[in-house]
Amino acid sequence: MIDIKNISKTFGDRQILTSINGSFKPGDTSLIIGGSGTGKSVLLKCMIGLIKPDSGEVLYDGRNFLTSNLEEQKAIRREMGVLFQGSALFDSKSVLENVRFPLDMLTEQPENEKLDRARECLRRVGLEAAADRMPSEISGGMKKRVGIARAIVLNPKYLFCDEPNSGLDPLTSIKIDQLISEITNEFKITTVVITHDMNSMMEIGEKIMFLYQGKKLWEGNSDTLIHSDVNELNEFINANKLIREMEK
Ligand SMILES: Nc1ncnc2c1ncn2[C@@H]1O[C@H](COP(=O)(O)OP(=O)(O)OP(=O)(O)O)[C@@H](O)[C@H]1O
Repeated sequence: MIDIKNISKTFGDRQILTSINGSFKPGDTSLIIGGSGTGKSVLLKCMIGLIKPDSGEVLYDGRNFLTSNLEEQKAIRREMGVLFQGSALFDSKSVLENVRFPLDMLTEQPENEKLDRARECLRRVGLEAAADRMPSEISGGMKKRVGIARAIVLNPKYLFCDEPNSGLDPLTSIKIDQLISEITNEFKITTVVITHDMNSMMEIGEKIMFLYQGKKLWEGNSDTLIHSDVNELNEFINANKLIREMEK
């Protein structure tokens, strides 16, 4: 369970986030949606400790991440998996080496255990056969799968995905969403996904938070999304529907 309380952030004199509250449950894939520049990535970075908010709290199963000492913060970080935009794979490492990288960095496990675990995660994302290929030799969708395998290799309690569908065709996007949702459910991970993708909102939106100009204007799920009385949300959805129609 992750709770965020009154998260605010300014850059210079620009207020980017204003008093954001919310909670994210294990086994749920929670989405943060909103237009470009509205503060989604900044909020995610505040949650994982890449940006320090000006005020507010981030609680990981009750543990206050921002006021924890370095050791405690490290322990919480060790329980996070992150899928960055663009997958962020190491080009000079094979698929298998990319997946086992966090094990090399953060554990003292014996070689054979690391290899077994990395292979197990690759199998879970359906890519065992691609273990020895280089990132330049695989498709965008496969790269995302490798990124997901790497994000779960340390058995995270919390998984963060920043635009997991960016650059993918609609069919591959749906498959990646389904994979994230299945893994979240299977391992009871608390997953937070930033997305613009209308399909994702409708398919895996168990819980959706809508940000507008740095404020949380609405919270709900895919069933209530299209019946809200929040004008800004309706405009956002209509604009997305239009884009989807144009892409067909
Ligand atoms: N390190 C930073 N220094 C100054 N301004 C920043 C910094 N990071 C983000 N911003 C600003 O904060 C605002 C929100 O950015 P953010 O990346 O969170 O938007 P977003 O909702 O994720 O947008 P997108 O969907 O386009 O990725 C933007 O105006 C951005 O320029």
